[in-house]
Amino acid sequence: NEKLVSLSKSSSTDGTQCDKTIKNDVGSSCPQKNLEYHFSSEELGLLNQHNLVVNTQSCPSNPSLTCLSVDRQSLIGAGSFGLVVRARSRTFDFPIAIKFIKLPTKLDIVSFNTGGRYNRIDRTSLIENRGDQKSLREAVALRLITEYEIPSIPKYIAYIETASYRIVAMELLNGFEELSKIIDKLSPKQLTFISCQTAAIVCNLDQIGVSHDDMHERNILIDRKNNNKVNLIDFGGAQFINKQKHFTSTSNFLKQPINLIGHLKRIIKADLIDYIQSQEKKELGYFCSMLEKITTSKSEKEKEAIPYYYRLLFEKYWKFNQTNKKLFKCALTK
Ligand SMILES: Nc1ncnc2c1ncn2[C@@H]1O[C@H](COP(=O)(O)OP(=O)(O)OP(=O)(O)O)[C@@H](O)[C@H]1O
Repeated sequence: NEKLVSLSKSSSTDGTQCDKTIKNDVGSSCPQKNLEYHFSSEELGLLNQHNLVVNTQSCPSNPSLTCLSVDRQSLIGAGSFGLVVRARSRTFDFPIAIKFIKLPTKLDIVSFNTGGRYNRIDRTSLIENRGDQKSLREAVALRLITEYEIPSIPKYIAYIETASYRIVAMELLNGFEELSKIIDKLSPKQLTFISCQTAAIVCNLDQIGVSHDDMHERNILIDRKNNNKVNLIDFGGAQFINKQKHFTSTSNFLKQPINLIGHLKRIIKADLIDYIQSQEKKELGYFCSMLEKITTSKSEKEKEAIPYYYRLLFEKYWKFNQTNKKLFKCALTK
């Protein structure tokens, strides 16, 4: 059911683009065609070389060709840039998710006037080109995160470029639900724990200079059967921070997951979250540095150097500790 919702959501976006396409366009942006992910023998060979196995079927528009299966079993989600399907690996013993991003067809997109200038640029192709950058960004971020063994993010498996696709293979998060779909069913205590875990992941990423930059409830996945464990997905907008340089991004996570923060403001009394948000606006990364300070403080005296609101947050609501690998972790309070 969930899958169908995602699917219809993506088709409706595509439908809008389809209506807007101009006559000469090959029609690659129409819904049915867009859901058809055809594989050449070269592409099948590349997947095979990476020991990746996906379900295939004959293409609806031409049964002699091989297409990606997008049936209920295979399809996990459809984002604005492509499809995410279930897969398996012959080298990893855990299930795999593969994100396929379709590239624009090179010809028939841009036409020229007599002066040789661009006369018309297809809007869809521009959108899809951004998808191209997104997948490389995601692959780089996931690979870095996996190498540094940062938990609660899908493990990187492979990145493949073909003539028609950008393909990112990663660990499949089985049994997780998007926070956006369950947020209204959660108790204040559960929401506090979920936001605490989200903060820990953000600060773990901060330590290796990665900023997610697109944090919203659809990218925060929750395992309800496993103590509401949080995982973060979709690193297509990731930024790589050079801490020496002035960094002007919207990475302030306290600003980003709007609903989650909104809920938190109702749970956590007074203007605590407002204060922390305004501090973060003045000095990006201040929250994570205070988190570092509280978890490494050895004495009461050291803790006194931490501003009152942060101490209150860390002592009353978000209780952190550090693992032996110096990663932040939320304590599950009774
Ligand atoms: N590793 C994963 N394990 C399980 N489900 C996943 C995984 N990656 C993505 N998904 C599912 O697929 C959906 C689309 O993935 P994602 O958000 O990464 O794609 P996108 O094309 O970048 O989407 P967006 O429109 O949000 O930019 C997600 O909402 C999620 O439900």
